Amino acid sequence: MAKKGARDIALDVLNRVEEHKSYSNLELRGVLDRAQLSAADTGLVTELVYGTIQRKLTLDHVLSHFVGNKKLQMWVRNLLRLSLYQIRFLDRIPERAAVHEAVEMAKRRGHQGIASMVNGVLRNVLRQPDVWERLPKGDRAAQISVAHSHPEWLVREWLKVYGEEATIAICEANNRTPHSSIRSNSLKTTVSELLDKLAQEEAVAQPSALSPQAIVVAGGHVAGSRLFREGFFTIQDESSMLVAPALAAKPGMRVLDACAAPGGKTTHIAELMENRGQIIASDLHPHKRELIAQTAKRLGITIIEPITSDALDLPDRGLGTFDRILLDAPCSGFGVIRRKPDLKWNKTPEDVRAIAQLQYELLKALAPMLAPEGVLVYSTCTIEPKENQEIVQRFVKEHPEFVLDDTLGQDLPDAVRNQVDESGACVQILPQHFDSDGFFIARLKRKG
Ligand SMILES: C[S@@+](CC[C@H](N)C(=O)[O-])C[C@H]1O[C@@H](n2cnc3c(N)ncnc32)[C@H](O)[C@@H]1O
Repeated sequence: MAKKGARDIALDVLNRVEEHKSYSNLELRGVLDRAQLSAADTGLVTELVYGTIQRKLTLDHVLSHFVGNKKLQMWVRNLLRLSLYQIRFLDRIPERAAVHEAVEMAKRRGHQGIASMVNGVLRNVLRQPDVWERLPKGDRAAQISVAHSHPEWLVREWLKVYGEEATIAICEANNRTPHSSIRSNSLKTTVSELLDKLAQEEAVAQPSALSPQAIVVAGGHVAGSRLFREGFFTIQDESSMLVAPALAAKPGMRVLDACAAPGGKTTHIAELMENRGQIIASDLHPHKRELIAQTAKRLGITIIEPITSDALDLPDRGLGTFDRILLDAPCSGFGVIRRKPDLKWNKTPEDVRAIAQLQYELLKALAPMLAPEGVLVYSTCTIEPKENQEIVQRFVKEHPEFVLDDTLGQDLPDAVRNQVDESGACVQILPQHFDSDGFFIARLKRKG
């Protein structure tokens, strides 16, 4: 059988995601591992899958002008979406090539009738380029939702909280391709040494404008590199790298990371503690324990003790008290839509309410485990106030032994300091601020 091309593979992934209601990153990883494509084709498949899912609502709106209410088979709709995505959003693919490929795929997977329909629809779109500017009737939320391909309920929420300009900026940032960044392992190297080493391996890398430990990498296969295997760095988003410094853990301290897997922040904390002290790294899922252990080993860290536990049960495990606690809570993930576009289509307002309830319960459960004068950092990768500011505000109201620590800015890089809110203890990074993940960090202190 002939080897499948990038577009065919991308269509397979889109179909599987829809059919199995699975996550595109997992489907993509599985398919790419098996397909053994060139680096260029791997990049193209990834871009086609994520891009088509990101822009689904815009693509469907344009399609609706040409197919109306006609019932299309799932794969045919996905083929049309994939092709429209290339036509509209991928400059490097000539429009005629996108149409030709689509027609050939329709013939291979279906029959001549479907191929003719696909050809007709795509050529009609090409003939009427102004169709992309036609917005739906309705209010601004409905229009922004379609123009920037985000669910209307989410756009309505953001309009209330952030206003129109910032909401559009959030949506636009979510639709951009994320860049990759790595965190230099301070136990083994420095940022400038690592930059030199990366240059020798022909990776295109530069220091981050956001975090002093971060390097932004544009080229080279860093995850498979010798430097990675030998523990010189961790792959992590720049916003995530702000959390461990915010905890201000010192060498020799006892630290609890209550939702630790896969270990990105736990290992960062250990590096900042110069691998001295103790970190209990707990997570709910047993299989993730090994993941944390392996990452720590690769980085040369010995102070992390991974355990499996529901964080709600940790107070009953006889672990004693801690100088620092990190609750990097499970969340809706609306700050990482760039990387996981399915999130915006799958999550509902009810999911947000349910996860906010869990987040509050987790924070409440961990509170007694913090030593007097201890510091607790609450963080999420979402931009939803119900999961962020509202949680910590309610928490300090109901726990008078805690205060918001108004010195958070001291432990954040210069670039982020002016984003700290008026309490001095919370920072909400939006994806457009630094073209990094949307992230929330709050620092609480237990009174003496
Ligand atoms: C945001 S992720 C943590 C990421 C991690 N801190 C890092 O930097 O690599 C949230 C984690 O919470 C875990 N989790 C979810 N519910 C939990 C619970 N009730 N108790 C403990 N862990 C939980 C999930 O398995 C997930 O690994």
